[in-house]
Amino acid sequence: MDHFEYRAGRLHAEDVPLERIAAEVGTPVYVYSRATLTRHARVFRDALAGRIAPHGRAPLICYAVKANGNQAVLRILAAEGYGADVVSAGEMKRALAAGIPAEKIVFSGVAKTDGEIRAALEAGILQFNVESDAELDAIDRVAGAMGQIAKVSLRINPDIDAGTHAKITTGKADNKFGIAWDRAPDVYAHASRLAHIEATGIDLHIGSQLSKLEPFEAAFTRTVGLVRSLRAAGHPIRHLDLGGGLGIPYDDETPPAPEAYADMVARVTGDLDLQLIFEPGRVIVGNAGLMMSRVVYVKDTATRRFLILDAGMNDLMRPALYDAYHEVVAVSEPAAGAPRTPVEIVGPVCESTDVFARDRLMPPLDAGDLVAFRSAGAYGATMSNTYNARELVPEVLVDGDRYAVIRPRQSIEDLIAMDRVPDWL
Ligand SMILES: Cc1ncc(COP(=O)(O)O)c(C=O)c1O
Ligand SMILES: N[C@@H](CCCC[NH3+])C(=O)O
Repeated sequence: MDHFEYRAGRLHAEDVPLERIAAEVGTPVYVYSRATLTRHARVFRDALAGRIAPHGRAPLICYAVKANGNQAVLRILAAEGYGADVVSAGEMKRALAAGIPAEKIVFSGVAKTDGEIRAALEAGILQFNVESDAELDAIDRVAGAMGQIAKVSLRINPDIDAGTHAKITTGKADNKFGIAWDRAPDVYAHASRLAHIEATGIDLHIGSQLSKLEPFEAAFTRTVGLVRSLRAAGHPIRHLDLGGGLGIPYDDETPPAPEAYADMVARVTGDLDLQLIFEPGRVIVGNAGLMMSRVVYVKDTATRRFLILDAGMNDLMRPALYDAYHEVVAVSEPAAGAPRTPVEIVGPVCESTDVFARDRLMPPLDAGDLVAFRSAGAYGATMSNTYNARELVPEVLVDGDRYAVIRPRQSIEDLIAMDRVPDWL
């Protein structure tokens, strides 16, 4: 459920008609609903707390900042008690700036540099999720030079097919992520001998936009077995980080509800006395946002009709990158029974992959009409860029009948000013 609905024939974000935002802020623009975001954050948190806390320690939810790292979004989640999963010093700075305490931050990613490790140790984060032997040694070395002990979890790769798009799966043996399953005991033993490392847990993340529970269950079951055997070998495992990945309905998929996910987690982790950590991104913020765009031209060719928008693949990359589906709706509600005809919805970017949808059945739309891409709150604005010297798309947060621009459109003049022409040119 979200808070984007038609009222009197006009699509609203909460109580604000989208046309108003288009007129005042311009298009393309991302629009988020505070009520939807808060609702999703609470549903996920309460589903876990209700099922897991009674059996063990309260879970920690570290929101994956990469899904949407706007300060306003992070502040809302910080107020709901969320921590952060970060994959760069930049994301860590974003999380800290939004008031997420360092002791609720986990640092994932395969290429943490010495500088990033140092910054995270200075900040005092909860743990590094370590993805390789070389990284473990680097963290030991940097922590040693700083006279500190670094807390780490080993990210293991359970070699489970997440059943999601090949480009967003992470838990198969041939993905770059994590430490190979059968090497985990040796690497853990190695970690426990390093002077500046305190190995406190195990971590995994098998992929994104999972629409079934089974791959999670298979991976978690394997990992719980590993936790038991590591404990039997004398390693005090205190954290189990189960990653993110729970999907949302974009098209006709029906991903499990957070309650069903939490039931499964409670069943699989059973009586293990440890703190569970979760790293959800999309399920928290995906349906809390849409991207609005205006039709610039309608172009008919011999074989098809193109709806050419003012938004391009640089503003919303998912369709071009993964053939991802986003529902596209007219901002003015089409008349009941309006004919729907197949169109190709494209952007202005000079790339043949700048296509949002092919053969999409759409109601009649003309130049100047507004359309909205639903479920664009996750991996939308964060993946946007300025290719073709396009202004960076702005973001707006709606709260009841008010709204605020939470990231202004970045002007081309600003971008030009960032370039430096050497004086020898
Ligand atoms: C390590 C890690 N944690 C969490 C996430 C968040 O995933 P999702 O947005 O699918 O919940 C990702 C992205 O897939 C990730 O790479
Ligand atoms: N960015 C992706 C998924 C990858 C998530 C990060 N590991 C998406 O839009 O669906």
